[in-house]
Amino acid sequence: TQHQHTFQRTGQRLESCKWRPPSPRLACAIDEDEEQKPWTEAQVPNEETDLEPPPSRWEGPHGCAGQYCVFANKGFASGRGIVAITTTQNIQRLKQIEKDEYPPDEKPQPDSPPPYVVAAVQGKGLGLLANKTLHRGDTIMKKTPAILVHRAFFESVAVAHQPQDALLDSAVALLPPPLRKEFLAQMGGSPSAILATNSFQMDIGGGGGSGDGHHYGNFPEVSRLNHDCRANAAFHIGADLAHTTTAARDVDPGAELAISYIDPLLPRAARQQRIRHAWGFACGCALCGSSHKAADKSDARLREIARTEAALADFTDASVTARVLGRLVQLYADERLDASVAGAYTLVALNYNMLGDAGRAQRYARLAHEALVIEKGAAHGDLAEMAELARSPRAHFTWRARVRR
Ligand SMILES: C[S@@+](CC[C@H](N)C(=O)[O-])C[C@H]1O[C@@H](n2cnc3c(N)ncnc32)[C@H](O)[C@@H]1O
Repeated sequence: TQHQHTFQRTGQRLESCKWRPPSPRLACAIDEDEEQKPWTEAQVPNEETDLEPPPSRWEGPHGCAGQYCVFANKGFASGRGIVAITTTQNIQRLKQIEKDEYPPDEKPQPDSPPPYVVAAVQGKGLGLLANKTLHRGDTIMKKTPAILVHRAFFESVAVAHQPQDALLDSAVALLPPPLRKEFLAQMGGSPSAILATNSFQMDIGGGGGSGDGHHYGNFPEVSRLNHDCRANAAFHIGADLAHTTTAARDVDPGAELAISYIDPLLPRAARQQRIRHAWGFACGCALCGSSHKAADKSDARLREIARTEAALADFTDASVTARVLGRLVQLYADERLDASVAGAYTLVALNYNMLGDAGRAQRYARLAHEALVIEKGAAHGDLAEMAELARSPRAHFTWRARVRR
């Protein structure tokens, strides 16, 4: 892939491998030596045998800190591999997820060429640029995690730094070499800093609401996506652990692809404060860089969105009219919130139905359905409701609910 190039070119190699890890197995120099060797006759890849991935099998524990241990599965996701620092109970959950979500007779889809390239982006380091026209709903990438780290383990790093860092190093060392390189090429430096900058919170296998399923998931390819308060891509993590990024609006070739790291409905000052607090950078997106006047206008729209949505969620609020619903849709369009519109479309669809406008209820139920798939994935619980509303608005429990009052 594109961003392996940071490791493959001699001139760039040292730059991308600033971190000198304590574990000799992880040392950059070892991988670099391996890579510099030209193919000998015996090493020429054999398409027949090299395509066969190792079997998916969890191994470990390879070392523990308290109840959190390192486990590795070199064969996970057709040989991509995965490592986890977690409890044995969560390894059982991961095995169950694999059974439920990865049927052994299902052939993995061959990776299609990515619709992006990795390139330097002014003021943001590297980023992803579309290499072709993308349309709303197009998949940009779908990736399984390289590393899962139990949240309680990671959050206690500050308390006892060294054992945790050593365990993280040993976990990274157990990744298959290609994925390990992808992992170490991420922004950050050490594995713990890489995780802090580039992780997504995810819940594996439910955890019964106890928080025991809470993990940080790291997806090295996804980590190249920069933040934009008006993102053109949305993402979700499915029950199969995979992170999917989808185009939320049409994108021209050469345009940067970006997701929102934070709630884009927050006003500018709060968004910038969150970004600074959690990632330590000053947001350089177009909206944050816009004039005071433009930012004030945007904040006023966001306040109006919040007020309107509160009214729409209150079925006794008499201020809700068709005009108000039309205005809400316009506010989302003006704000370019294409990646965060599913909730609004759902509310608008339900409210048109409550006002007895079956046609518009159906139209927005379909739009809500489409947006839910983009933002939350094809298994989301609200999809059935929106499909039902689109099919037969008059049979839906919301039909004319505001008019009947
Ligand atoms: C998950 S990484 C994104 C990829 C990163 N640019 C790289 O070179 O690998 C997050 C980091 O990218 C940079 N970044 C992302 N979005 C940005 C933005 N809107 N403005 C400025 N810097 C940004 C920040 O340095 C941030 O800590």
